[in-house]
Amino acid sequence: MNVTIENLSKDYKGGHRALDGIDLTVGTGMIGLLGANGAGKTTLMRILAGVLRPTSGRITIGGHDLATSAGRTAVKRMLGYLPQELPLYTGLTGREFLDYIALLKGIDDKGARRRQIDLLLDRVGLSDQANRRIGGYSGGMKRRIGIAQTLLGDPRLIIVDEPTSGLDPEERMRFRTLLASLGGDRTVLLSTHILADVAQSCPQVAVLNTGRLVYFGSTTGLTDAAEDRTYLVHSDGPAPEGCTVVNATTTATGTEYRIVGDPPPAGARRVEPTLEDGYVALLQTHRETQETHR
Ligand SMILES: Nc1ncnc2c1ncn2[C@@H]1O[C@H](COP(=O)(O)OP(=O)(O)OP(=O)(O)O)[C@@H](O)[C@H]1O
Repeated sequence: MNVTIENLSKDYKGGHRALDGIDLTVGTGMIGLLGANGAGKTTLMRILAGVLRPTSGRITIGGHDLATSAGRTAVKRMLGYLPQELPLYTGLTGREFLDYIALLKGIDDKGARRRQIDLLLDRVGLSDQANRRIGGYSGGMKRRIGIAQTLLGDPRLIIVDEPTSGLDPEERMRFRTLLASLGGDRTVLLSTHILADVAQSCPQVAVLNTGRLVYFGSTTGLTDAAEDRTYLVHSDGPAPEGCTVVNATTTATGTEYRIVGDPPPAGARRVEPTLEDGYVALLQTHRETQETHR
């Protein structure tokens, strides 16, 4: 499923520009969407899901133009969207909730609904909880029933907005594995702040910075942006100047800083970069470029 975005911009009321001239084409597979708070990820996802209109630009999904009502209807049929805050009917059981959403999605045949719901409950590991009210589910179970409703109707394009925030590590891993198993011939767009989720399940990644697309390509390519620029340095005082601190660990004799920068400070030891290092290095470069253009 090809998603093509051309020169897309979004201005909210009051004139705030949340997206600024995005050009992006993605194909099948899992694509991570990264960016700081307020970078425009949710805005982009809501526009792709058809719940928000862009100010300008053109989007086609599987050849259907989102600017036309026929295009929006066609896209709705092939789309599964899990927003950041999915309204759940806590008084319904998991099964009743899925049945209700399946009806809304136009799956009219009762037997077909039941078969799909059984399969999905099994896939998200909630078969034995299906007849419990959602109000009694844990946070992780609520996310899983959320992804199950997203998958009703076997969508070709799946958009999930920060699905793992607030989940414990085991539940996060389970959710990530579930999402990764959806890839294949579908397009899965995953917005998250958790870089490890992207590193482990998304071969491609897009990065937004203040409404602009600053990277789209392989996830390993973004990691490599910090190659030969990532160091560990020990100090009993503040971090060395002129570099970006990715994290700091307290030791018995001071602090060990993980830094990205050039040239390395005295005594620094070069290490292999992670996606987090590449991401930090990329944003640092863009912020510096923005500063010099001010
Ligand atoms: N309804 C709105 N009205 C006005 N401004 C908005 C609205 N929704 C979002 N914005 C602004 O648009 C920008 C992009 O917001 P958006 O929620 O898309 O970012 P995000 O990358 O998803 O952030 P986060 O990671 O915090 O969820 C922000 O500056 C935000 O304050």
